[in-house]
Amino acid sequence: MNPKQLAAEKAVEFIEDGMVVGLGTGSTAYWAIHKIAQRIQEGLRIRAVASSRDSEELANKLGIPMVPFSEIEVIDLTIDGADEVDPHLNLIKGGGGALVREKILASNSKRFFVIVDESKRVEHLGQFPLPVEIVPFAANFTINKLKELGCNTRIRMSNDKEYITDNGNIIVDCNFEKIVEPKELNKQINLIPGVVDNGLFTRLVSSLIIGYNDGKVMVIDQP
Ligand SMILES: O=C(CO)[C@H](O)[C@H](O)COP(=O)(O)O
Repeated sequence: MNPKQLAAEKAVEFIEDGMVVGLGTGSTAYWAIHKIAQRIQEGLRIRAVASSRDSEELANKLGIPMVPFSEIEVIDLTIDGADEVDPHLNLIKGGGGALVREKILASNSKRFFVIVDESKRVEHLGQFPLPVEIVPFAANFTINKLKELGCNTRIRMSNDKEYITDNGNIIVDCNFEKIVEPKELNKQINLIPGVVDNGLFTRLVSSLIIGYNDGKVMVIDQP
């Protein structure tokens, strides 16, 4: 089994009958969604919400019962991947472009489980360019303000066009190389007019589940 699948399937073991489950986005979350569907076929009774149109589509295809956000107060457990994880369980997310919805789900979940393979663990965040979702209006002004924070910026493209998020916005990938104070940087970025949110997730993770190439899985709980 590949390490992403290992981590994903371990996380799904924590789902219990009656839960509202948040579905993440990406190639690791993909395995979690498949395993959840399998458990539903075996009798598990849950309802789910998704962090992207792609995950919602996959969940619908696999027969996972989806619930409108207006019908729930809180999410019991969200399972999602990450692009980088530091030793304090701070994350960079958004490689798949779903960071805004992912952060909304994570922030409104009783528990937030992050599933990764070992390649995602880093000493300091920032080698992976930080995705920042911004509104398209006067994007050059917003990008200039981002540059003032000390990063190189690149507008994310898809098939020679600007990548458009599920929320109708664009993504600027900001290369900081090394992020020393993720909590502070998260605040500074989100104070820039035009920024919707960024991919720094601080103090949100309940447990990190790591899949290894040798078949081992490790669960690290937030102390
Ligand atoms: O944040 C994300 C999507 O916006 C993903 O969780 C992140 O990019 C990790 O992806 P993968 O599981 O494919 O490695």
